[in-house]
Parts: sequence; structure tokens; C-alpha cells
Amino acid sequence: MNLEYFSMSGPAYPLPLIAVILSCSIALIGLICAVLLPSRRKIRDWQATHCLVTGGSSGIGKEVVRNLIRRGAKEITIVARNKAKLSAAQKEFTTYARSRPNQSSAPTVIHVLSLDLSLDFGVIEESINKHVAETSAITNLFLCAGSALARVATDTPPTSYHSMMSSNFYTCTTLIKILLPSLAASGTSSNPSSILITSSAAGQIGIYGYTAYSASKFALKGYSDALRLELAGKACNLTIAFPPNTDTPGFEEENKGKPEVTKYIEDGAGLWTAESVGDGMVDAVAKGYGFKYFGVDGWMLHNVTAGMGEVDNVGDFVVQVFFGGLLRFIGICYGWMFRGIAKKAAK
Ligand SMILES: CCCCCCCCCCCCCCC[C@@H](O)[C@@H](N)CO
Repeated sequence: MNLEYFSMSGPAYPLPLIAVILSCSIALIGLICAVLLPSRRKIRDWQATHCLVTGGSSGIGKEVVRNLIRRGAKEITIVARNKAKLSAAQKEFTTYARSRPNQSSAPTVIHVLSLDLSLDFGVIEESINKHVAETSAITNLFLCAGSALARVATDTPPTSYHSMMSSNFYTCTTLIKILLPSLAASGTSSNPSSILITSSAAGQIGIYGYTAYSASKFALKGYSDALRLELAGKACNLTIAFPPNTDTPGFEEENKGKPEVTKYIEDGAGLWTAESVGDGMVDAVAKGYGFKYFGVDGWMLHNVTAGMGEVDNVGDFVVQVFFGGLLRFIGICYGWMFRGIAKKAAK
């Protein structure tokens, strides 16, 4: 080999050297990713699924159900408390399923289950088991139920911490405890079962006015990081989603009494439609992604808060390993800005 070719003396010579170094680095990163990143299993046959969706009668959950119908899910069970809302949703979804274009399979069968997920574990377990016995085993779990309270700590009643944990966190842990054994057993490598947990962008960053809400959504992140390890080697995918503000009836409700500082900070990430969030979440589940974030802010937040969590694609691996410092710097600047806003409001 003519070493002069690589000498740094001429202006054109470094180029081949840079190209070699770049190709070797890309090959090395590719190799590391291929060996270390968990392999993603796609859901290929929705016609073999029975999806259980919590909060499926309105907001993001409703859009999740509509998306599953369009994908041709065989059965969907919607769990919610309000019987009237449930039966209206069942009617609406059944009509939607029958009118789905390009039907190559039977329309989705819609079941409803009226259940208060804050009840005792035993009561919920009995009701779910009875429903499964009357229908079929649940293969895909979509945990979309939840609520938000936006109050500063001094205005947050102690009971609200319990109610936030109850509606956002325990609803998930209870259903996963009941259904995990059958979910793990029903998945195969060509058609894995799946669990979707809905956290929030406020489950990645503590936001002014969300002491109780952020805490309950952060809890889901810790829980899912631990659960992901338990699922290693099982044909059951776990996806956790971190939506920003979403235009739903629940959002309208939470805005009543929300501190102005909270509104100002969260408005920065925009207001997403329930349809785009619901579709995005089901798409991530279908593709077997471990994490679902929304927009550029979501992308930055996900990568800057990755910590010791798993990486599920090459892009995130490269960003977290090589640009982590830069993102952290941007994060610190955002932090200064949020602090400045809160200080100004305090005055
Ligand atoms: C490294 C860069 C970091 C970028 C930070 C961007 C911050 C964006 C803050 C987004 C807040 C969204 C909060 C969502 C709250 C909803 O879950 C809640 N309102 C429920 O409806």
C-alpha cells in the first residue's frame, strides 16, 4: 500500500482517510447495535388478536380502538367505568367495524366491560377472568386510562396523590399482574403479544404544577424499565408512550384551575390531536418499539432522559452515545428557562 496516499501533506489526501475512519466507525456501531440492541418483533397478524383497551370510550383510548379496528383486530374489549358511555362506544365502534373499507376478514367484535379499576385487586381479577372465560384470552393490552390534576404542591390535597397514583399507575400494575401470565403465553415470535403503557412527557420531566401527576407518570417509567427485563426472552413486547398535551375531553377538564405557568411551559410542546397520538401509539406497538415519543421536543426529552434504560433503535443509540452531552446542555438551558418563568410568576 502506498502510504504517501494517506499523508496529510496535500489538501485532497485526508478525504480517503476520513472516509475509511467513518466507514469503520459506522460498521462498528452497526455491529454493536446488531449484537446489543434487543430484536424488535412486529405484530403481523392482527386477526389473531383480542385487544383489551382501558379508557377506550374517549380521548386517546378511543382513537387507539379505531386504529385497531382498521388493522383488523379480531376482538376488542373496552374497559371503562361509565356504562352509558360504554354502550354508546360499543354501538359506534361496531358500526365503524362493519363499515371498514377493504374488509378481507370478519369485522372486529367489540366487547365492553364496565369496571372500576380502583376497586380491590380481587374484584378486578374476578371480573377480568370471568370476561376472558366468556370471550377469549387477551393477547394485547392497551393501557390508556388515566387522569390529570394540575395544581402546585400547596394546593394539592393529600388524597389527590392517592387518586393520581390510583388512576395512572395502579390501574396499569393491576391489569398487568392479572394478565401477564396469559399474555406471555399467548405470544409467538412471529406474532408477539404486547403491552402498551401510557405515561406522559410529564413522566420524563418534572413540570411546574404537576407534582402529583408527574410523580404518577414517572412511576410508570421506573415500573416499565424493570418490567422490560422480566419480559426478556418472552414473546411479549412492552411499549411505553410519552404523549404531550393532547386535545381530549379530559384535557379540557384538567385545564380548569391549571396554573398559568404550567400552561405556558407545556404549551411549548404543542397540542396534539387524539388521533395522531392514538395512531402513533398503535403504530409503535405494531412495530415492536419499546418507546414512543412525539415531535422534536419528545425526541430530545426521550434521549436526554434515557438514563440506564434500554435503547431500541440505532438512531437513538448514536444520539445518546455521541450527542448526549450536547442534549444535556440544551436540557440545562430549558431548565433555566422554566425556572425563570416560575420565578417571574412568583413575583
Ligand atoms: C433536551 C431538551 C429538552 C426539551 C424539553 C421540552 C419540554 C417540553 C415540555 C412538554 C410538556 C408536556 C406535558 C404533557 C402533560 C400532559 O400529559 C398532561 N397535560 C395530560 O393531559
